[in-house]
Amino acid sequence: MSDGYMWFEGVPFPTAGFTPEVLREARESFALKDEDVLLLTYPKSGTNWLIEIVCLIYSKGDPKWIQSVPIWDRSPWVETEHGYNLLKDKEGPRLISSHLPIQLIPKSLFNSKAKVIYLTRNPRDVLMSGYFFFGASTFSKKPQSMEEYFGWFIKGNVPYGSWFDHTRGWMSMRGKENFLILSYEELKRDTRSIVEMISQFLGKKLEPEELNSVLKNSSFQVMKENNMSNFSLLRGQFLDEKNGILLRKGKRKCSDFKIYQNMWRTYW
Ligand SMILES: Nc1ncnc2c1ncn2[C@@H]1O[C@H](COP(=O)(O)O)[C@@H](OP(=O)(O)O)[C@H]1O
Ligand SMILES: CCc1ccc(OS(=O)(=O)O)cc1
Repeated sequence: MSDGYMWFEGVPFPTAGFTPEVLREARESFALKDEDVLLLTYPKSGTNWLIEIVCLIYSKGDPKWIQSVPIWDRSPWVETEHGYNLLKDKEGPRLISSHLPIQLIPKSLFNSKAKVIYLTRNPRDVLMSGYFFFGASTFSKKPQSMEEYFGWFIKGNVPYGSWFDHTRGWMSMRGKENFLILSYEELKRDTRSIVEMISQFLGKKLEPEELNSVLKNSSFQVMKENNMSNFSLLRGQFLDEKNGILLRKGKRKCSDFKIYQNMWRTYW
């Protein structure tokens, strides 16, 4: 009997939008080019913030692109049916997103000079963000409570598997010339410096006014209002009309601490 996931090589994926055939073909046959940029994260680590920043760096701060094309088409997901089909015939340098753990990523990555940014986030906030997001989605298993979701998270029975394995796997690439490893927390603390670091890593020098525009247009408030980036286009079909929110709050809420307290009480 199905447990609400499509399992591929020991990793759980949602049952819609993912197939073993695409996952296998992506790993075995997808050819990364040296000029591609790969944005890697475990789900709920600030993926879409990073994508927005990189898109704005590529457009030199001009918001036209981010205001007119859905975020999943600007930097498609190599592991989804939709993303894979968009990417495989695309010419020129590509922005590519992925939540895949290292063992499932296209093998061609390891022989290419494609630039890779891996964004990490502390597991406590990833857990909380995932609890609300997947709880409001139609494509993933819905937890009945935070305690239940915590149990799944610790075992890796959540979309894309274990945070611990994912992070350990990708952190092993630390120090490679074409890898930039960042955290959500440092991006939040010193956004300007980290955005400058990203643009330097990508070889895209920004003039001061261009940098200001990247910062403004990727800010929490502006992204929250951008229908091409805030997942409002997914409401109804993939996300709850009311609770299906990508940009939940951008900082911890007092009520989150209550949930943590109850969770710790249950487990310890
Ligand atoms: N521009 C931005 N600035 C700060 N945080 C952002 C952001 N855009 C998205 N986020 C946060 O990134 C998390 C979603 O990550 P992902 O894109 O990987 O799904 C959400 O965290 P919270 O749920 O803790 O609010 C969301 O609020
Ligand atoms: C399970 C598939 C899926 C879909 C959307 C997600 O959100 S995000 O990319 O992390 O913002 C995560 C996983």
